[in-house]
Amino acid sequence: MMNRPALEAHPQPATQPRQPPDIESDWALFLDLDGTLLDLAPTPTSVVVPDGLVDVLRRLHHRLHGAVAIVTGRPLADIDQLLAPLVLPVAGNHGASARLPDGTQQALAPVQPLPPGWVTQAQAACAQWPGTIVEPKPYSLALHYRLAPEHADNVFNLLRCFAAERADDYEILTAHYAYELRPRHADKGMAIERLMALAPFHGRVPVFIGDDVTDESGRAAARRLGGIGLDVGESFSGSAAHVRQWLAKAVGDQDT
Ligand SMILES: O=P(O)(O)OC[C@H]1O[C@H](O[C@H]2O[C@H](CO)[C@@H](O)[C@H](O)[C@H]2O)[C@H](O)[C@@H](O)[C@@H]1O
Repeated sequence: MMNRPALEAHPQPATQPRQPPDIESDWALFLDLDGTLLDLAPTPTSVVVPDGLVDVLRRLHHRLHGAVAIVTGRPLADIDQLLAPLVLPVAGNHGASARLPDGTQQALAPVQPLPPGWVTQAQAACAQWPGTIVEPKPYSLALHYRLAPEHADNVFNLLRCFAAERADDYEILTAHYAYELRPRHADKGMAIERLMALAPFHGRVPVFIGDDVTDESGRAAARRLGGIGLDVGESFSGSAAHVRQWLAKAVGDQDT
């Protein structure tokens, strides 16, 4: 049996404010989705967007003169579907691709379609491991075991086999009850740096909020650029509802 990383591993954040400061009008706000804006759900497709969240994000986007972006492991299409009718700048696929503030889409890292056969092989394997879920994405492949923790080693070892075939192109990411093959050289920190070079983000104070080990590069980039990297566990008691309340307060809506 190959070794896999510990479940639900969390890094220890570097020194930063532990209590979330009030949102300032000169901030550029970068928001993770799952576990930060949305409560974690049993499956990727069963997440619920709470009433009022889209309107709060729309008002924040207006208040910060457009400097609000979603920075997520999900594809751009998921974000547009979940936040419709709002269309925000997005860095998706763990920073591999983005929709920029002017609406254009571009790759931020070298990306290519998944190698033929990986998805069907994963589906065939996961069919033998009840409760596991295959989530194919444009440039990456996530295998979820939240409903079947006993199969964590199985899904990890399958991805290890795929990664070994293309070690120069893919790496394994540990997420919440999931492992994911992600294109190398893509991460949220790099995506935030790219967005911060563009209006309306440029010249603002970058603030990133995320809940997961996959968000550490985003927190580090925000700090490196003179801003703030907040961890949901540290600063919001691990509660996406608290993040939503904090955002709502900034636009004068206490009911979200
Ligand atoms: O970067 P994020 O916006 O936080 O996205 C990270 C991954 O989120 C999703 O998976 C996670 O959330 C699911 C729904 O709550 C949950 O069922 C699963 O266990 C979590 O791992 C999404 O499915 C992935 O594609 C994202 O990479």
